[in-house]
Amino acid sequence: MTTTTQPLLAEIPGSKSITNRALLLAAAAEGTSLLTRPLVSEDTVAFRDGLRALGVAVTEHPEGWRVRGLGRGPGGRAEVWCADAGTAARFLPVLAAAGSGEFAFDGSEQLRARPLGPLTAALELLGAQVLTAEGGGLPLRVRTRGLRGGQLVVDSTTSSQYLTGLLLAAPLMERRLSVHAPGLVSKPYIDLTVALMRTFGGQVAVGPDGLIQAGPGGYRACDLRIEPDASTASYVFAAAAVTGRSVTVPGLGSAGLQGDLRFVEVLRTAGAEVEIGAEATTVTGAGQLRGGFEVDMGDISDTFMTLAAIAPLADAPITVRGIGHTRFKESDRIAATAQNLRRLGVEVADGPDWLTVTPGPVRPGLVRCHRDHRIAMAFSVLGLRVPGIELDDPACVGKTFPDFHQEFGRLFG
Ligand SMILES: O=C(O)C1=C[C@@H](OP(=O)(O)O)[C@@H](O)[C@H](O)C1
Ligand SMILES: C=C(OP(=O)(O)O)C(=O)O
Repeated sequence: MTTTTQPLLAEIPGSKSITNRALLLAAAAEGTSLLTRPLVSEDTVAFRDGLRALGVAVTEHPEGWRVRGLGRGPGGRAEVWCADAGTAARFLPVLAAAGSGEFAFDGSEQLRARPLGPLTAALELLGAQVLTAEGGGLPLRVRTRGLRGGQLVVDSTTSSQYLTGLLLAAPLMERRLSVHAPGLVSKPYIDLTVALMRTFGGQVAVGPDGLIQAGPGGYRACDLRIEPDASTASYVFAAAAVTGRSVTVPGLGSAGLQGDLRFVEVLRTAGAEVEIGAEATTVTGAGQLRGGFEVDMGDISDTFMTLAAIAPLADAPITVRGIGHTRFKESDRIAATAQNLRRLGVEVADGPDWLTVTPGPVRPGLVRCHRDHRIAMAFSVLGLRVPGIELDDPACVGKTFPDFHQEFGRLFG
């Protein structure tokens, strides 16, 4: 099935994780920053508008978003709507707490159900007053006169985002922050946080024992070009793997900052040909997807559904491990993936933090998205090979890739 034609060039929008970190860093910095090629999607618009509510001027221009930094935390009173964005709920309250005033945060039902406890406990230890809903999540109210810094232990078994939120705001605290994060999941996102803090002039050091020390000293404004989103790119790379086509994503390569590009290594294990250049990555599908392996995707868990959804097309079972924390995302992703595959006639076994997919015939059917953009995009890849797969909520892709269906149709339609 492998073709010798030119690779398809995929247009992948900017990274959500870089856009939202850069927005916050620029907001905290002294001076004006220009963010070029930001992701414009529900998650980043919620984050940008959250910053505006906190008093930060973010203006839109043809060349990107310009952010006038406060040079400190926000002040006064504000109400912030986080929509479905985990990053907004976990990063913005810390920025606010590093300022002075009273700030309220809320989000969708889906976001209200996601955990926040380790973050709010940390904010209280740092000197803020925090009021949460019963159960410890959103809605949340923060009353503050700044954060002290000092030593913290942050349970990071359900998400790395609490640690990122605390680190991003550390240069605004009175003293240096030293954090241990036992059980840390999604570690490449912490590497990303540290790299971007340094880009904006923030002081941060990572010890061999995992202790991270950051701040004080603030941030400096910076112009930054946002890379394409590596998690989003997983769908077009997987599509190449199962259609025998060749797909290149320009702007995404070994020079980049995102851990999720490692998904192409998993596709290589599954038999695809992979070329990672400094500034572009190409995946070319072989005739048959190869199974018969187990892979720990704990570090790159946003992409496990991309693999699980195409696994029925492999020649032997595929097991994904290390993904227990994905039960606390937009959906319980292990359950949602397993249920959908079973509805399509596929044999799946699953446990607390793993899932095994056994290849076999896939029948047409309706995929329940659970308002989870990644369920919608992952099963769209399977739909390239199995006619009659439909999504109950195609629009939920707007969280990170509003034009997903158009771009997927242009490339593979
Ligand atoms: O920090 C970030 O930008 C993210 C961290 C990861 O979350 P967890 O740390 O909750 O796994 C990832 O799944 C999410 O899409 C983005
Ligand atoms: C988990 C995700 O998002 P967040 O936690 O940022 O809401 C995601 O985009 O897959």
